[in-house]
Amino acid sequence: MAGVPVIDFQVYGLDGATDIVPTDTDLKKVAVEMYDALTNVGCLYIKNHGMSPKMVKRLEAAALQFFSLPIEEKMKFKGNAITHGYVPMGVERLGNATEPDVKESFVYFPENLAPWPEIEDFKESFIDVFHNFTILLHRILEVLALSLDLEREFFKKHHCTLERQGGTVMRTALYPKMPDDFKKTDGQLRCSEHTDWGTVTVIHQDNVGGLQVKTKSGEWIDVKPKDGTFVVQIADLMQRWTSNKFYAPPHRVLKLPDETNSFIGAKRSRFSLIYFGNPDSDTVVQGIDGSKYEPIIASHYYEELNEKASKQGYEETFHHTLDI
Ligand SMILES: O=C(O)CCC(=O)C(=O)O
Ligand SMILES: [Fe+2]
Repeated sequence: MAGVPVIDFQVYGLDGATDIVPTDTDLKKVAVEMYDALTNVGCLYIKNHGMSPKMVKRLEAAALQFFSLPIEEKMKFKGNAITHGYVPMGVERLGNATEPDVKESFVYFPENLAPWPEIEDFKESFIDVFHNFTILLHRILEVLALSLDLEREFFKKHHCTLERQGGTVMRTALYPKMPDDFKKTDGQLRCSEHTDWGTVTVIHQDNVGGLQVKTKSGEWIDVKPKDGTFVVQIADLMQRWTSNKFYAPPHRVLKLPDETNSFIGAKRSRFSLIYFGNPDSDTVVQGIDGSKYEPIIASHYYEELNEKASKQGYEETFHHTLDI
């Protein structure tokens, strides 16, 4: 059975803010370890990722304070997955799902002009954590390129504008402990099966669990919480860019670990933080082996997907899978 390996990024130093610049030779050792995971499960844990646990905790505390507000308060900040703001429970459907997910989220778009909840540290934490995820994404992209024997900057040089208005977003998600009288509909999941759109997704999950990825052979495996790690997943555009060398795994949260199939009985709510790395909008994504896919400009790719999503109503389902 394929497993999800732990990859150590200590070679960059232990602090996201340090200026350690590892040599290509140092990074190639990490790249070799990563290659197998990226081509087979498309998913790995990363330790010594450089983000301070304190910074993540600060965001988690502020986000949980927001999620615990009355629904009328939260709805004042309503957005959707393609705009900044709050996405209430029972709205978002992903992949081929026919029923909306039992989760709620707050989505952050850099430089957005929407109002922010007046919760201490809320806005500052989103900005800080997003910045540190961006540093980490740049490191991951360097290693990814070297693992394919490409020049180190191959992907990274197309991810320069992430902290300005662009496609890269970050989401805090809450999978709340549901009341005993909650009535789930058939086919409803905590987070429906889907692949992500961008290049690389980085996830912080708390210690509750529930995330699963689907291997190439169609087997669902648990991506259990591991202290001090983030989960890294390949997303659709990176699969396309690497001419299907890297695998963008379908993933989901079927239910929380202690829950019945009706989402009753969870010991705790689950919190996760998801950073969706996307290339700069003018990037021409051309498969590295030159074949298989037509070159596509990143902004067109996102426009197509967003249009599809909004045509069907953001709440509606849409599907996007690559042929592998
Ligand atoms: O909550 C998670 O762990 C993953 C959620 C996810 O896959 C997504 O929001 O795209
Ligand atoms: Fe996802």
